[in-house]
Amino acid sequence: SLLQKRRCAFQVTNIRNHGYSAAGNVSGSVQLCENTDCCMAIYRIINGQLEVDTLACDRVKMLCPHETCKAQPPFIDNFVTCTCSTDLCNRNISLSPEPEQPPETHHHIAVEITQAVVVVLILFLTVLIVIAVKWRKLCKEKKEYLQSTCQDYNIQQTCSCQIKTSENQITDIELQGVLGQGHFATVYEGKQRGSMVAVKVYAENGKHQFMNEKEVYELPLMKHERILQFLGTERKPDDSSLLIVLQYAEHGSLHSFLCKHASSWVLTMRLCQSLSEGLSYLHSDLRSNDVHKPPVAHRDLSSSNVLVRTDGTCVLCDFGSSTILRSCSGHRFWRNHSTTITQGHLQFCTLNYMSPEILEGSVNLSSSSFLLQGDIYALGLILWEIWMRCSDLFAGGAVPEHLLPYELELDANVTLERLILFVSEMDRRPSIPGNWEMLPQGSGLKELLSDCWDRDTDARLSAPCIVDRLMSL
Ligand SMILES: Nc1ncnc2c1ncn2[C@@H]1O[C@H](COP(=O)(O)OP(=O)(O)OP(=O)(O)O)[C@@H](O)[C@H]1O
Repeated sequence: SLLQKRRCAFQVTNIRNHGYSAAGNVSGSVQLCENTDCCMAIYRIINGQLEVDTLACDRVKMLCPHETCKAQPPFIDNFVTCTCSTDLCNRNISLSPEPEQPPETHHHIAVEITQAVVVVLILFLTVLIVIAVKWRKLCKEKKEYLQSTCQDYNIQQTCSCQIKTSENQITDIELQGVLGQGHFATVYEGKQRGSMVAVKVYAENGKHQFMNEKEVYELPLMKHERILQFLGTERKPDDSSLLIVLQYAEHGSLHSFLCKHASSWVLTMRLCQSLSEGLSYLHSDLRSNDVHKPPVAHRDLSSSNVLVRTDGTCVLCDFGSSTILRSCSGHRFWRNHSTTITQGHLQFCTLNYMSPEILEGSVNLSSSSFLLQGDIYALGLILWEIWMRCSDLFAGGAVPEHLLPYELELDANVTLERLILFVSEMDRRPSIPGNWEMLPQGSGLKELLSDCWDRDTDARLSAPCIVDRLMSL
């Protein structure tokens, strides 16, 4: 049984470790272990040399994995310990020089990977910074370019933020009778908090017209006593159709007013003057502080698209076909779905008011002024319509019933072909009553009309000029 017991070297130098002698019988420098197969050794490193502190049977461990005594750092207070499982194995101790470390190659790979990641990160950040700098530069250049060459672009942006459409709750508006019916909308009379309003409800096919009209009404500085007042836009809750809420014009359209009323010279001139002022304002290019109202061409001016208020003045309405003339680098330009002149466009505008160049399709598309000149032609025809209902211009005779331009010559339902033949090819215009020659203002009226509807677009008057001429009349 003695042979079966583990033999360990025994040496105790430290008085505190004398308890190890109880771990088995000691005979000289050998101990036969009682309860363990493990020997243990405690060495001290003194001046780089290993010196025995304690050699004995292990008191704690029953089994130990290593056959020989191998000690590994970290060493605590220069004490080195080991356990081993063969006879007298604790006599020699070997030190592992380094703590267990990952193999060299692994370490290198790890370092290389870290370096690569750092390099990639630096590259990535550099690219990001370069892109950010370039982007900033590009944005700055673009902004400067737009500011220098296309002022309207900027203004449009700021203006659109400044303008806030007044919110109308359709539930607040009580819709009443129909005021008028156009190609794209039905206009209803409405009551909102006790006041009369007009509500223009767009048909399915009128979305473009709605957008266009809203854009024009929402332009800066569009509030003017000669332009129908815009009160807001809404969607009908039941069928979500688009609608615009407008000031109510008590006398309805100029067309229906002229059908019902013949007027004195003074009242007639009030209609003419206010109408021309409205167009002059619409055509104006205005800048006030940092807001800009570009010129707007109405493009569907007719006596049905002019309304009459109780004070006998006119306001312009129906901007569904209008074009906003923006300026860029000194050149006027327009972008509008309805700017192109097509048969479709002619179909929806009142044919009678179409200028010869528009009827022929011979407009100069490189210039935007033809759109304004087209309005002047139509204004001339409306002035003729108004004067044809002036009792003072027919003194001593009967005032003719209201007539649309060319109605007498070409019937009420004038066709495009007959109009082109009459207006364009024959260069004829509505006839001016012979008796006007005798009137003091007669020649002025005649001259004004022919300067509005001249075949040569450049010979036509501008709207402010018409206002001045009317004043002198
Ligand atoms: N604010 C208003 N107050 C009174 N009547 C109005 C008002 N707005 C429009 N109307 C009446 O409704 C008619 C049609 O209006 P408007 O011209 O705006 O509609 P539209 O569908 O755009 O017509 P168009 O076929 O000319 O494009 C006018 O001719 C006028 O008789």
